[in-house]
Amino acid sequence: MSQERDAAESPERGAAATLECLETGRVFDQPRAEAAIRELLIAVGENPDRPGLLDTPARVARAYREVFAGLYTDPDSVLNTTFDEGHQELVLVRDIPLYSTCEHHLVSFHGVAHVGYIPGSTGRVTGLSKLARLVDLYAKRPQVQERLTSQIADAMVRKLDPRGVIVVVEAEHLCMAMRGIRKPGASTTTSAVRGLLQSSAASRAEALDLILRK
Ligand SMILES: Nc1nc2c(ncn2[C@@H]2O[C@H](COP(=O)(O)OP(=O)(O)OP(=O)(O)O)[C@@H](O)[C@H]2O)c(=O)[nH]1
Ligand SMILES: [Zn+2]
Repeated sequence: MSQERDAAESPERGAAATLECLETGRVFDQPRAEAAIRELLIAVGENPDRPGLLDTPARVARAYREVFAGLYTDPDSVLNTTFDEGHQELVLVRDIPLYSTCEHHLVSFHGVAHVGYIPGSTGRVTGLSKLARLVDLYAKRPQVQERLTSQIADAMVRKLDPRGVIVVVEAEHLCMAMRGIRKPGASTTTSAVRGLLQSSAASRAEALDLILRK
């Protein structure tokens, strides 16, 4: 396990490590995050010095470090375990649980991802857990569902050189449920298809049939 992934998944050990955002080069700053949460509590009219809230800034900062752990890990390091299986048909992992954070409101959207690919001509496949790790990594960033979906698909294209990729994400956005338009239960489906699964209607229909079969 790489040090950066180790740190992101384990808040205790992460305290000693430097977590650097791959996009901005900025490091996770626990004191700054704590100060911001304390300031937010004051801004909403709360008293951050009352006993129930005393530990909240540090706790929330640690929680954000965990929720945004995907900012600090290179997605291309995830799909590095591959096997020569000579498998040339669809590989599909369905119903991968997903918790992400809407970048507009910083509240959760959650649901499932279905991730499938047709291996390249060598039939080289990746470990199944690595597909779930890839979903997790991109989910643990400030996101919009469309970008999350296509980022997963594009990382698979980059690393696996597959003949086709399909990613479908089904999620409920709490920003549409607990506030605003208040439509709990409304579900958003996004898809990203690449290669043969885009160009061949028959291949895509077969994959979608397997994905949507309950
Ligand atoms: N396309 C897309 N929109 C999203 C996603 N997550 C949240 N949104 C939307 O982002 C939009 C932000 O709209 P704004 O008008 O700037 O924000 P707002 O005033 O809080 O909007 P309401 O949620 O309608 O109250 C809202 O329509 C959200 O539903 C996402 O993953 N994809
Ligand atoms: Zn939102």
